Amino acid sequence: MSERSERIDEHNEEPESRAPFSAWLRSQSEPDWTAVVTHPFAAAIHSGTADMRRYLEQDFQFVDAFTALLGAAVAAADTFEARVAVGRFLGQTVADTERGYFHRALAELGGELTPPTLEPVTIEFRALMDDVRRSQDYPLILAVLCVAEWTYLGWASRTVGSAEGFVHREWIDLHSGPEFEAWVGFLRGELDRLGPGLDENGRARVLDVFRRATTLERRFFDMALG
Ligand SMILES: Cc1ncc(CN)c(N)n1
Repeated sequence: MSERSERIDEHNEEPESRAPFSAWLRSQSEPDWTAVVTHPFAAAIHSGTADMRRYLEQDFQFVDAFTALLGAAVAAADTFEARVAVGRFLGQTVADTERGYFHRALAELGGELTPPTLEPVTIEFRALMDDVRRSQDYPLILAVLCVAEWTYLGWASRTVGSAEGFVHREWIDLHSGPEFEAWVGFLRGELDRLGPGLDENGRARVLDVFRRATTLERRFFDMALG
């Protein structure tokens, strides 16, 4: 082992040879990752006590940019099967089940589909997604998609609480269960497939986006907590 690679390993700055790329990205995004998955706002969703109105109003604006990013993934993916997987999730889940949920939940809560003001974290998250979308760089697009979905699988799969009202319950159900697990598995698998082929600069760029998205997820829940 060269002096340089020893130094990198010691500081854990480069993917360990056997760790899947996605696992390495997540480990390098601590402590924010764990802060998202164990966030008090997520716990409040589980217990059915979270005030969902402002959160969902802002999140609907997040989902708008996220949907555009899914479209970019369809365009930028390097295989037909990947385009199909992303396109299916976009059409069947986001454009159908999730859209319906937002309309029903915001009507129930007296919220707006188009809120008059966007919170700073919503603006920053949309800007990151728009930048990555315009890059048309598939690994960077995957980094944001993977953070958004994997962190949500993380908190939603925790068995804490027993929310009953549909606004809380369906939001948890949308982000847990076998289908959502398979979707997150696909996103992780794509990063794991492509990571080893990236050079050092390419991996650093993916890690930078992955970390920024994780920090924004944490701040988004902070915002929701008020
Ligand atoms: C902020 C945020 N991050 C992730 C998700 C899950 N798609 C979401 N709805 N909102």
